Amino acid sequence: MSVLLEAVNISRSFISGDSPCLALAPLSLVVEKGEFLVVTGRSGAGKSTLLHLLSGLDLPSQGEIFFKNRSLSRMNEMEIARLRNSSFGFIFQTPHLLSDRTILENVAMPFSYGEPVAHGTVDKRCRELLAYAGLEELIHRFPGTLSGGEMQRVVFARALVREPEIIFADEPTGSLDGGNSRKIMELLARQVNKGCTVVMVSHDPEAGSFGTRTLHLEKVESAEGVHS
Ligand SMILES: Nc1ncnc2c1ncn2[C@@H]1O[C@H](COP(=O)(O)OP(=O)(O)OP(=O)(O)O)[C@@H](O)[C@H]1O
Repeated sequence: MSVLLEAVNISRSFISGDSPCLALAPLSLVVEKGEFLVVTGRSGAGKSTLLHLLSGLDLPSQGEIFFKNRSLSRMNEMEIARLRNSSFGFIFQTPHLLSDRTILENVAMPFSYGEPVAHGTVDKRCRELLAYAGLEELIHRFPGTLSGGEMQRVVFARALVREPEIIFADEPTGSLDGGNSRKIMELLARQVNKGCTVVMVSHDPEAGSFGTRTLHLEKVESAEGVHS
């Protein structure tokens, strides 16, 4: 295995009112290629904060994050946007689909940015992924007509459409029932078997059982908060 992502002594503070709030206490972490890392911990422990830092959506107050040995904090905005679009896939608890676009168009959205790709290639890739997610019958429908489980499978397809090296998922099954939750987890696990890396925040022990490693965060009670 090779190191894909490395966080060196990162922490994140926010100013809340007059006082600083430590959302994530200092932490170092290595994610190997092909791992399925599950991040657990109580509400407020800093799980989403960590995911945002690792995926370049936010910058640490201290420390540094490297993706394939390149420091995220030394990249300019354009470089980081390009990296997020080409190498990272995102799945959040709330689907965030465009309501006036069809399912097929939503899945193709990541191709609107970055290097142009031929329309035929985009169309083929999106249809293949939607079929893979069991949604081939729904491609011309609009998001408002789909169930929560179907919408989350559309998000899964959109996250994979540019063949990311790593998928960041924040409570991807949080709003789903047992059956739909299992479908999403099986799709993610299949990607890991194909060599993709996943970092997932989850409260759900069943979802967590799909991981290959767990990182448990402890809620920060003081500036010296501890992670185990
Ligand atoms: N933008 C912000 N400004 C101030 N405080 C913040 C901000 N973002 C997060 N925090 C605080 O940092 C702490 C960690 O938040 P975070 O969302 O990472 O927790 P979490 O473990 O993901 O929680 P949950 O399981 O409830 O989603 C919380 O106390 C939160 O209130």
